[in-house]
Amino acid sequence: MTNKLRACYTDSPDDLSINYFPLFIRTEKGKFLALDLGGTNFRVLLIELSENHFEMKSKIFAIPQHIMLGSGEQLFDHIADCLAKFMKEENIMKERLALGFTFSFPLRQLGLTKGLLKSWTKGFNCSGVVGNDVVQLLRDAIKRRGDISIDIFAILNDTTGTLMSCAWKNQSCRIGLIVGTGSNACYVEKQKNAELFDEPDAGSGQVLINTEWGAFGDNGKLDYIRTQYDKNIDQDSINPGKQFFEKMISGMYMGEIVRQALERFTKEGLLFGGKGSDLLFTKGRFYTKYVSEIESDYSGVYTNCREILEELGLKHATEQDCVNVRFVCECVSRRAAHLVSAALCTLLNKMDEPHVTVGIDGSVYRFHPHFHNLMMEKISHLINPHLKFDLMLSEDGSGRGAALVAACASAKKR
Ligand SMILES: Nc1ncnc2c1ncn2[C@@H]1O[C@H](COP(=O)(O)OP(=O)(O)OP(=O)(O)O)[C@@H](O)[C@H]1O
Repeated sequence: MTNKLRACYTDSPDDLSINYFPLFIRTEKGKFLALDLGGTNFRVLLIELSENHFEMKSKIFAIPQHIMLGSGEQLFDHIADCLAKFMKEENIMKERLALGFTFSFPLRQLGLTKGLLKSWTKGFNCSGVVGNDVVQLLRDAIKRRGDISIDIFAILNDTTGTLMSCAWKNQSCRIGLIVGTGSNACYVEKQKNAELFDEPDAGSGQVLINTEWGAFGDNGKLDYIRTQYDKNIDQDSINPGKQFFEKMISGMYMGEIVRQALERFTKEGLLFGGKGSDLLFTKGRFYTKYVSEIESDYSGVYTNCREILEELGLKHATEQDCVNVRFVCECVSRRAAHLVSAALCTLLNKMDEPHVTVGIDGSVYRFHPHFHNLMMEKISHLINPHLKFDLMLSEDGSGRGAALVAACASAKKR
């Protein structure tokens, strides 16, 4: 595959420090490593590329809460430790491999292997990282160990990883979207439209823009649709005043929005005969996966719903309570799907390409039973009638995209 893209990172139209890197995606061969640090999962991947074919092994490691809120050094030591464990298990400790790093937090990208963290989001708040180059912090941690040698060839955001991963299979993929712990999207833009991008054209006439749309609304533009629940979520978060759009959509917050509504309706006597439970009134205790499970019940059947309510100490829930709980879940997930669709349509209409595939990753899109259909329906209403689109689940996640970019970058260096 020979598809040339230049990637351009900007987080606001008035940020003049736009940076880019050239990518040459083609069939490379050999073993490549990737790290994928999202908001919930941390994965280490080994990908073996051969002609038009790849094999992938991966392992998920936990990031304990005390590390998510500890020092940067602890976080990067933990990442290097997981990498070393994985390499030992795969018997590749002695090999010097190229690595791509998917790091899904807002970065000020200064090149393919240099990115300064702008701010933590999604529950992370490690000290001493904001303003620093996360690639260097990872290199330092690997050096401190001294038992593995890795060449970090690329750092990218999960939207870019998803786009690359999907584009490898489907050449019409032009948007990478995440609806997981957080939400964000990147898209391929004509270089002539990226007015702040003044580098010479590398041949494709295209740039990749990371929208960082999770922060949409931080300037007050979404205030007219933010509810009291959204405001409470924001106040209780580790980053108040930031990531308003993301907080209305993504998996880190959706369950808690539902829980707050249920708590309010219970206290107003409208649910459960006015009798709640300690768990229902505990912040964060209504998981986003419950929303998927409750909406997975067939219409008129409340098996999952009852099980979850019992788990929450609400055995006394009536049939009508189940109907109402499901309705609240539907309102919150439908709002999320519609907001994502509206943002996607803005991109699709702006791109004005006859047919665009959107590569999507993230557990909310992957597991919610109706999210895909809700999006298809809403986008079909909002998209300019002459344009066509499809939504493609990224089967292998954004990590594979990072490994592909590392493969291309290392080949280019050779
Ligand atoms: N079955 C489910 N249905 C809906 N949401 C879910 C489900 N299971 C987990 N989630 C939510 O998905 C989020 C995790 O998303 P994901 O697995 O995509 O992680 P991630 O890659 O770390 O996140 P991100 O891509 O935003 O960096 C969590 O907030 C969790 O609440």
